[in-house]
Amino acid sequence: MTRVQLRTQLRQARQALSAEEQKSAAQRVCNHLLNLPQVQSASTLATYIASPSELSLTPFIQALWSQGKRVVVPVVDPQQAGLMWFMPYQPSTPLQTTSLGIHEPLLDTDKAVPLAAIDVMCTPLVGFDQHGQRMGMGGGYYDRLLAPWFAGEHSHLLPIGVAHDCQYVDTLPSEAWDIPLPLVITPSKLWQFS
Ligand SMILES: Nc1nc2c(c(=O)[nH]1)N(C=O)[C@@H](CNc1ccc(C(=O)N[C@@H](CCC(=O)O)C(=O)O)cc1)CN2
Ligand SMILES: Nc1ncnc2c1ncn2[C@@H]1O[C@H](COP(=O)(O)OP(=O)(O)OP(=O)(O)O)[C@@H](O)[C@H]1O
Repeated sequence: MTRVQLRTQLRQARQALSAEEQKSAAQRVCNHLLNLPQVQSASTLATYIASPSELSLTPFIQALWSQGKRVVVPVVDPQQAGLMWFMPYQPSTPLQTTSLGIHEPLLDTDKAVPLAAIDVMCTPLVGFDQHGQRMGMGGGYYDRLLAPWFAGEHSHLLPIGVAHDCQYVDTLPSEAWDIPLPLVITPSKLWQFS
């Protein structure tokens, strides 16, 4: 199966989940995340605003807000292809909807939060495998962003893949630029990769 076919198949598996399954998955992943020592000690956490079939981080984000932590979410740069920023996200933050149906805050690069200030980064994904390799929506945004981290910079940063159980496959076709994740959390399991 090609990368494109696999992406389509995994997205369909995710779309087949019922609203109830989505809700319980979001709650279980939220509980796993809140129990992680690295999350408990984090001050700034990058999350994402889920599209309808993605695993929702809403319960997690609300818990972080109530704990007074700083939450930031990705905003794609409309001018520079492949570049993504992280903007502060609060209950009052106005959102816009991109052409792909993703909700994001307005981009204001002066107020963007640098990678160096982010302690935990929850990444959306379409698929992940036994080695922690991830497949995203195909933009390469997280691969580009995490390349310096993989090379040893920002070693305080913990990237965490967040997914439904049905997004696991034994082996993903990997490309030279793919950055493997150290940890993936699904409703039923914490997957640790060394
Ligand atoms: N909820 C959520 N927010 C997110 C992501 C995500 O996966 N989920 N992203 C995760 O990265 C970033 C946005 N990802 C994007 C990925 C692809 C394209 C895009 O333009 N895709 C083209 C085709 C690309 C290709 O196939 O080569 C398109 O669909 O027309 C845009 C944004 C940031 N925010
Ligand atoms: N570090 C990088 N530098 C330059 N280009 C990159 C880098 N990483 C990925 N790309 C480009 O991004 C494109 C998409 O990559 P890929 O299909 O692996 O994205 P993805 O992991 O599914 O998406 P995302 O990371 O946004 O969730 C590829 O065509 C690749 O050339």
